[in-house]
Amino acid sequence: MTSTSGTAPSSVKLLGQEEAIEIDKELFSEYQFSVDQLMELAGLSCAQVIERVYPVEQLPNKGAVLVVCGPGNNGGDGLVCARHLSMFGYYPSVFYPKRSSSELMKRLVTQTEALDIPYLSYLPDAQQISHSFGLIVDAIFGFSFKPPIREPFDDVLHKLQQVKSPVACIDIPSGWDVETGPPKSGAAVIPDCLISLTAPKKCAVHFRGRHHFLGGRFIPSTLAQKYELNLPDFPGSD
Ligand SMILES: NC(=O)C1=CN([C@@H]2O[C@H](COP(=O)(O)OP(=O)(O)OC[C@H]3O[C@@H](n4cnc5c(N)ncnc54)[C@H](O)[C@@H]3O)[C@@H](O)[C@H]2O)[C@@H](O)CC1
Ligand SMILES: [K+]
Repeated sequence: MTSTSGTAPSSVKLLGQEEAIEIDKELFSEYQFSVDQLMELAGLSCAQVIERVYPVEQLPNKGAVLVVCGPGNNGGDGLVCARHLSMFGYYPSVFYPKRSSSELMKRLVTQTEALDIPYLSYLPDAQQISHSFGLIVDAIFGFSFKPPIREPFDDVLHKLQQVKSPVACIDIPSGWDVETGPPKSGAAVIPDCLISLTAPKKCAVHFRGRHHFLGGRFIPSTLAQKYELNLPDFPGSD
Protein backbone atom coordinates (compact mmCIF):
# COMPACT_ATOMS: atom_id res chain seq x y z
CA MET A 1 0.00 0.00 0.00
CA THR A 2 1.10 3.55 -0.44
CA SER A 3 -0.40 6.85 0.65
CA THR A 4 -1.05 9.33 -2.10
CA SER A 5 0.69 12.00 -0.07
CA GLY A 6 4.47 12.21 -0.34
CA THR A 7 5.61 9.69 -2.91
CA ALA A 8 2.69 9.77 -5.34
CA PRO A 9 3.34 11.44 -8.68
CA SER A 10 0.58 13.95 -9.42
CA SER A 11 0.09 12.40 -12.86
CA VAL A 12 -0.99 8.99 -11.54
CA LYS A 13 -3.58 7.70 -13.97
CA LEU A 14 -7.26 7.74 -13.02
CA LEU A 15 -9.04 4.79 -14.60
CA GLY A 16 -12.41 4.84 -16.31
CA GLN A 17 -14.82 1.97 -15.68
CA GLU A 18 -14.13 0.14 -18.95
CA GLU A 19 -10.38 0.44 -18.52
CA ALA A 20 -10.53 -0.92 -14.95
CA ILE A 21 -12.52 -3.92 -16.20
CA GLU A 22 -10.07 -4.44 -19.09
CA ILE A 23 -7.03 -4.43 -16.77
CA ASP A 24 -8.80 -6.84 -14.44
CA LYS A 25 -9.44 -9.25 -17.35
CA GLU A 26 -5.85 -9.00 -18.51
CA LEU A 27 -4.53 -9.88 -15.04
CA PHE A 28 -6.55 -13.10 -15.17
CA SER A 29 -5.86 -14.02 -18.83
CA GLU A 30 -2.44 -12.73 -19.90
CA TYR A 31 -0.85 -12.88 -16.43
CA GLN A 32 -2.71 -15.98 -15.19
CA PHE A 33 -3.57 -14.68 -11.75
CA SER A 34 -6.50 -16.33 -10.00
CA VAL A 35 -9.27 -14.28 -8.38
CA ASP A 36 -8.34 -15.75 -4.96
CA GLN A 37 -4.80 -14.47 -5.25
CA LEU A 38 -5.68 -10.89 -6.12
CA MET A 39 -8.57 -10.77 -3.65
CA GLU A 40 -6.26 -11.91 -0.87
CA LEU A 41 -3.70 -9.21 -1.69
CA ALA A 42 -6.41 -6.56 -2.07
CA GLY A 43 -8.14 -7.47 1.21
CA LEU A 44 -4.83 -7.70 3.07
CA SER A 45 -3.79 -4.24 1.86
CA CYS A 46 -7.11 -2.83 3.11
CA ALA A 47 -6.59 -4.36 6.56
CA GLN A 48 -3.02 -2.97 6.62
CA VAL A 49 -4.29 0.52 5.79
CA ILE A 50 -6.91 0.27 8.54
CA GLU A 51 -4.31 -0.89 11.05
CA ARG A 52 -2.20 2.16 10.19
CA VAL A 53 -4.93 4.82 10.06
CA TYR A 54 -7.30 3.52 12.77
CA PRO A 55 -5.08 1.66 15.31
CA VAL A 56 -7.11 -0.83 17.32
CA GLU A 57 -6.26 0.84 20.64
CA GLN A 58 -7.69 4.15 19.39
CA LEU A 59 -11.03 2.68 18.34
CA PRO A 60 -13.92 2.51 20.83
CA ASN A 61 -15.48 -0.82 21.85
CA LYS A 62 -12.14 -2.70 21.73
CA GLY A 63 -11.78 -2.27 17.98
CA ALA A 64 -15.31 -3.20 16.88
CA VAL A 65 -15.50 -2.71 13.10
CA LEU A 66 -18.48 -3.26 10.83
CA VAL A 67 -17.62 -4.66 7.39
CA VAL A 68 -20.52 -4.26 4.94
CA CYS A 69 -20.16 -6.56 1.93
CA GLY A 70 -21.85 -6.41 -1.47
CA PRO A 71 -22.63 -9.27 -3.87
CA GLY A 72 -19.51 -9.07 -6.07
CA ASN A 73 -15.74 -9.19 -5.71
CA ASN A 74 -15.67 -5.91 -3.78
CA GLY A 75 -17.61 -7.81 -1.11
CA GLY A 76 -14.99 -10.58 -1.33
CA ASP A 77 -12.25 -8.04 -0.61
CA GLY A 78 -14.29 -7.05 2.43
CA LEU A 79 -14.47 -10.63 3.72
CA VAL A 80 -10.70 -11.06 3.30
CA CYS A 81 -10.18 -7.72 5.05
CA ALA A 82 -12.42 -8.83 7.94
CA ARG A 83 -10.37 -12.02 8.35
CA HIS A 84 -7.09 -10.10 8.51
CA LEU A 85 -8.56 -7.48 10.86
CA SER A 86 -9.50 -10.29 13.22
CA MET A 87 -5.91 -11.57 13.02
CA PHE A 88 -4.69 -8.03 13.79
CA GLY A 89 -6.71 -7.92 17.04
CA TYR A 90 -9.85 -6.07 15.89
CA TYR A 91 -13.41 -7.28 16.44
CA PRO A 92 -14.98 -7.22 12.98
CA SER A 93 -18.64 -8.01 12.37
CA VAL A 94 -19.94 -8.58 8.85
CA PHE A 95 -23.19 -7.57 7.19
CA TYR A 96 -23.50 -9.51 3.91
CA PRO A 97 -27.15 -9.35 2.83
CA LYS A 98 -26.87 -10.71 -0.72
CA ARG A 99 -24.57 -13.68 -0.69
CA SER A 100 -22.77 -14.93 -3.77
CA SER A 101 -23.11 -18.63 -4.58
CA SER A 102 -19.52 -18.86 -5.86
CA GLU A 103 -17.24 -21.42 -4.21
CA LEU A 104 -14.66 -18.73 -3.50
CA MET A 105 -17.10 -16.55 -1.60
CA LYS A 106 -18.48 -19.53 0.30
CA ARG A 107 -14.95 -20.45 1.36
CA LEU A 108 -14.32 -16.89 2.56
CA VAL A 109 -17.52 -17.02 4.65
CA THR A 110 -16.45 -20.36 6.17
CA GLN A 111 -13.02 -18.94 7.03
CA THR A 112 -14.49 -15.88 8.76
CA GLU A 113 -17.03 -18.00 10.65
CA ALA A 114 -14.19 -20.23 11.83
CA LEU A 115 -12.69 -17.12 13.45
CA ASP A 116 -16.01 -16.46 15.23
CA ILE A 117 -16.60 -13.30 13.21
CA PRO A 118 -20.30 -12.56 13.71
CA TYR A 119 -22.67 -12.02 10.76
CA LEU A 120 -25.47 -9.51 11.36
CA SER A 121 -28.90 -10.71 10.27
CA TYR A 122 -30.08 -7.12 9.73
CA LEU A 123 -28.46 -3.69 9.59
CA PRO A 124 -29.26 -1.61 12.69
CA ASP A 125 -30.15 2.08 12.33
CA ALA A 126 -27.42 4.70 11.92
CA GLN A 127 -27.40 5.68 15.58
CA GLN A 128 -26.95 2.11 16.77
CA ILE A 129 -24.23 1.48 14.19
CA SER A 130 -22.34 4.61 15.32
CA HIS A 131 -22.68 3.56 18.94
CA SER A 132 -21.50 -0.02 18.40
CA PHE A 133 -18.77 0.34 15.78
CA GLY A 134 -15.82 2.76 15.68
CA LEU A 135 -15.22 2.14 11.98
CA ILE A 136 -17.23 1.02 8.96
CA VAL A 137 -15.57 -0.78 6.06
CA ASP A 138 -17.48 -0.20 2.84
CA ALA A 139 -17.05 -3.28 0.63
CA ILE A 140 -20.42 -2.96 -1.11
CA PHE A 141 -19.63 -1.92 -4.69
CA GLY A 142 -16.41 -1.63 -6.67
CA PHE A 143 -15.65 -0.79 -10.27
CA SER A 144 -18.60 -2.75 -11.74
CA PHE A 145 -21.28 -0.64 -10.05
CA LYS A 146 -23.88 0.83 -12.40
CA PRO A 147 -26.44 3.24 -10.92
CA PRO A 148 -29.24 3.38 -9.94
CA ILE A 149 -28.93 1.35 -6.73
CA ARG A 150 -31.20 -1.66 -6.36
CA GLU A 151 -32.65 -3.23 -3.20
CA PRO A 152 -31.53 -3.94 -0.56
CA PHE A 153 -28.54 -1.63 -0.96
CA ASP A 154 -30.49 1.63 -1.30
CA ASP A 155 -31.67 1.18 2.29
CA VAL A 156 -28.16 0.11 3.40
CA LEU A 157 -26.58 3.21 1.86
CA HIS A 158 -29.24 5.51 3.36
CA LYS A 159 -28.29 4.23 6.81
CA LEU A 160 -24.54 4.34 6.24
CA GLN A 161 -24.77 7.90 4.92
CA GLN A 162 -25.97 9.03 8.37
CA VAL A 163 -23.43 7.09 10.42
CA LYS A 164 -21.07 9.18 12.59
CA SER A 165 -18.19 6.65 12.66
CA PRO A 166 -15.56 7.02 9.92
CA VAL A 167 -16.04 4.99 6.73
CA ALA A 168 -13.12 3.32 4.93
CA CYS A 169 -14.05 2.50 1.34
CA ILE A 170 -12.57 -0.31 -0.70
CA ASP A 171 -11.82 0.83 -4.27
CA ILE A 172 -14.97 2.99 -4.80
CA PRO A 173 -17.12 4.83 -2.26
CA SER A 174 -20.35 2.86 -2.60
CA GLY A 175 -23.15 4.75 -4.30
CA TRP A 176 -20.65 6.82 -6.28
CA ASP A 177 -20.50 6.53 -10.04
CA VAL A 178 -17.11 4.98 -10.90
CA GLU A 179 -16.32 7.93 -13.17
CA THR A 180 -18.43 10.91 -12.12
CA GLY A 181 -18.42 10.38 -8.35
CA PRO A 182 -21.11 11.26 -5.79
CA PRO A 183 -24.72 10.97 -7.00
CA LYS A 184 -26.76 14.17 -7.51
CA SER A 185 -29.62 12.50 -5.66
CA GLY A 186 -29.78 9.20 -3.82
CA ALA A 187 -27.67 7.68 -1.10
CA ALA A 188 -23.92 7.11 -0.97
CA VAL A 189 -21.32 6.65 1.75
CA ILE A 190 -19.22 9.62 2.89
CA PRO A 191 -15.65 8.32 2.85
CA ASP A 192 -13.04 9.22 5.46
CA CYS A 193 -10.52 6.85 3.86
CA LEU A 194 -10.34 5.53 0.30
CA ILE A 195 -8.24 2.50 -0.59
CA SER A 196 -7.98 2.44 -4.38
CA LEU A 197 -6.95 -0.89 -5.89
CA THR A 198 -4.72 -1.27 -8.99
CA ALA A 199 -5.03 2.47 -9.72
CA PRO A 200 -7.47 5.16 -8.56
CA LYS A 201 -10.64 5.47 -10.62
CA LYS A 202 -11.88 8.76 -12.07
CA CYS A 203 -14.31 9.30 -9.18
CA ALA A 204 -11.32 9.71 -6.82
CA VAL A 205 -10.99 13.40 -7.83
CA HIS A 206 -14.14 14.02 -5.76
CA PHE A 207 -12.65 12.41 -2.63
CA ARG A 208 -12.63 14.89 0.28
CA GLY A 209 -11.77 12.51 3.11
CA ARG A 210 -8.57 12.45 5.15
CA HIS A 211 -6.68 9.43 3.79
CA HIS A 212 -6.22 8.08 0.27
CA PHE A 213 -4.16 4.93 -0.20
CA LEU A 214 -3.32 2.72 -3.13
CA GLY A 215 -3.53 -0.96 -2.27
CA GLY A 216 -3.17 -4.29 -4.05
CA ARG A 217 0.47 -4.39 -5.04
CA PHE A 218 0.23 -6.91 -7.85
CA ILE A 219 0.47 -4.97 -11.10
CA PRO A 220 3.35 -6.19 -13.30
CA SER A 221 5.44 -3.31 -14.65
CA THR A 222 4.68 -4.35 -18.25
CA LEU A 223 0.97 -3.95 -17.56
CA ALA A 224 1.50 -0.62 -15.77
CA GLN A 225 3.47 0.61 -18.79
CA LYS A 226 0.91 -0.60 -21.32
CA TYR A 227 -1.89 1.35 -19.60
CA GLU A 228 0.42 4.25 -18.62
CA LEU A 229 -0.69 3.90 -15.01
CA ASN A 230 2.26 5.92 -13.67
CA LEU A 231 1.91 4.25 -10.28
CA PRO A 232 3.63 5.77 -7.24
CA ASP A 233 6.59 4.02 -5.61
CA PHE A 234 5.55 1.65 -2.85
CA PRO A 235 7.94 2.11 0.07
CA GLY A 236 9.75 -1.04 1.22
CA SER A 237 7.41 -3.97 1.79
CA ASP A 238 4.31 -1.73 2.06
N1 LIG B 1 -8.28 -6.15 -10.73
C1 LIG B 1 -8.39 -5.66 -9.57
O1 LIG B 1 -7.98 -4.58 -9.36
C2 LIG B 1 -9.04 -6.43 -8.50
C3 LIG B 1 -10.35 -6.18 -8.15
N2 LIG B 1 -10.89 -6.68 -7.04
C4 LIG B 1 -12.19 -6.17 -6.57
O2 LIG B 1 -13.20 -6.49 -7.45
C5 LIG B 1 -14.05 -5.33 -7.61
C6 LIG B 1 -14.88 -5.50 -8.83
O3 LIG B 1 -15.65 -6.65 -8.61
P1 LIG B 1 -16.90 -7.07 -9.49
O4 LIG B 1 -16.58 -6.90 -10.92
O5 LIG B 1 -17.32 -8.40 -9.00
O6 LIG B 1 -18.00 -6.00 -9.17
P2 LIG B 1 -18.47 -5.21 -7.88
O7 LIG B 1 -18.08 -5.88 -6.65
O8 LIG B 1 -18.10 -3.81 -8.13
O9 LIG B 1 -20.06 -5.28 -7.99
C7 LIG B 1 -20.75 -6.16 -8.83
C8 LIG B 1 -21.98 -6.64 -8.13
O10 LIG B 1 -22.79 -5.52 -7.77
C9 LIG B 1 -24.06 -5.64 -8.36
N3 LIG B 1 -24.51 -4.32 -8.77
C10 LIG B 1 -23.97 -3.52 -9.73
N4 LIG B 1 -24.68 -2.38 -9.84
C11 LIG B 1 -25.68 -2.46 -8.92
C12 LIG B 1 -26.76 -1.60 -8.55
N5 LIG B 1 -26.97 -0.45 -9.18
N6 LIG B 1 -27.57 -1.97 -7.54
C13 LIG B 1 -27.39 -3.16 -6.91
N7 LIG B 1 -26.41 -4.04 -7.24
C14 LIG B 1 -25.55 -3.68 -8.22
C15 LIG B 1 -23.89 -6.58 -9.53
O11 LIG B 1 -25.11 -7.25 -9.81
C16 LIG B 1 -22.83 -7.53 -9.00
O12 LIG B 1 -23.41 -8.54 -8.19
C17 LIG B 1 -13.06 -4.19 -7.57
O13 LIG B 1 -13.64 -2.95 -7.35
C18 LIG B 1 -12.18 -4.64 -6.44
O14 LIG B 1 -12.72 -4.28 -5.20
C19 LIG B 1 -10.13 -7.55 -6.15
O15 LIG B 1 -10.95 -8.55 -5.62
C20 LIG B 1 -8.99 -8.23 -6.80
C21 LIG B 1 -8.25 -7.42 -7.81
K1 LIG C 1 -16.71 -0.02 -1.88
